[in-house]
Amino acid sequence: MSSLEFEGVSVRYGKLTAVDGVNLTVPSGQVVGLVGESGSGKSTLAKAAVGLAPVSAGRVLLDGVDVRRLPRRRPLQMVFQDPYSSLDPRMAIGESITEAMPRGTARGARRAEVARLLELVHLDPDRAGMLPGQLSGGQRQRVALARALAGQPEVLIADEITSALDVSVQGAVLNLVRDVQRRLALSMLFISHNLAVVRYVSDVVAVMYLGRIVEAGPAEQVLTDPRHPYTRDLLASAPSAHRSLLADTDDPLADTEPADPHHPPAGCRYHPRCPIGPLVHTDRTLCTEADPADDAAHRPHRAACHFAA
Ligand SMILES: Nc1ncnc2c1ncn2[C@@H]1O[C@H](COP(=O)(O)OP(=O)(O)OP(=O)(O)O)[C@@H](O)[C@H]1O
Repeated sequence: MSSLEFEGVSVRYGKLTAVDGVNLTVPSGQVVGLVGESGSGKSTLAKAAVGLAPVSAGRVLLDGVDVRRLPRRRPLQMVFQDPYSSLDPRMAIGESITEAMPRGTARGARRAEVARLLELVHLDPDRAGMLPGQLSGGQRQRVALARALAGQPEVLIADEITSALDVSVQGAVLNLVRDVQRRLALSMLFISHNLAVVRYVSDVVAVMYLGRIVEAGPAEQVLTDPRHPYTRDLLASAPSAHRSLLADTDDPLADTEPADPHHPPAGCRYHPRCPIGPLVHTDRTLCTEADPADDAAHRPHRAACHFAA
């Protein structure tokens, strides 16, 4: 078991700051769910951990060790939305899994290890010779998970792993990932825009907006008693059985201009869309001019808002 820590991590793509000074810890053996609208920087933060996005400031630490010092970053494994991004379509799935095993895995042990991993993700080991294209989407995602597990990870990063799948198999893949995480006591960063899915798997929930973590804390607290107005709007915008499909005026995020990451507003980044500033004080200069810091005193449930509930 290992903890993963983002310490003031920023990622810049030219003039765009996709991730801006993020502090976030994935405690050992726990699941941290990362939510936020499209473009908020969730995938980029995850990629920064595995070396697929350039870290321009800060550090990512695995048990206190800078991940840049780890050979191949094997203890950190990522599963993506589209399994094809980690599976070579021309390579038998057994070979793909073998390729991800730590160097030095004895030749004779590899076949048995492939069978063990396929069984772990509930696939018949007899399928090891098949190509990804011969499998269903859900089965391919299981293979991608087996390949990630072949690296014997301590931390698993799951980026929208069920969103491209048929609704009928999403639940099974989700249950499998949760089961494997518990059984192997993995630490997991779980990214999803689906709040119901995040609630189901997470111990901790972190909310991202325009490259920043605006709120983080124990999952139940964040999802039932949010402190940041953005989290409240995100929860109110989530599809729910209670909201009529016709009453889309109840969706606070749909009624405001989406944020433009190329031109983040001054002060609090959420102020142009925020409903609470005008309510709690007539003079909004605090929100329009001052960038709110995390209220560290409120840990473990922190929020970056001048008027956090
Ligand atoms: N390789 C890249 N080069 C340039 N800009 C990028 C790159 N990757 C991401 N971005 C930009 O960084 C910002 C954050 O993107 P990111 O994919 O991390 O967001 P996200 O929250 O994961 O959204 P989604 O759910 O849509 O994937 C976006 O404005 C995106 O256009």
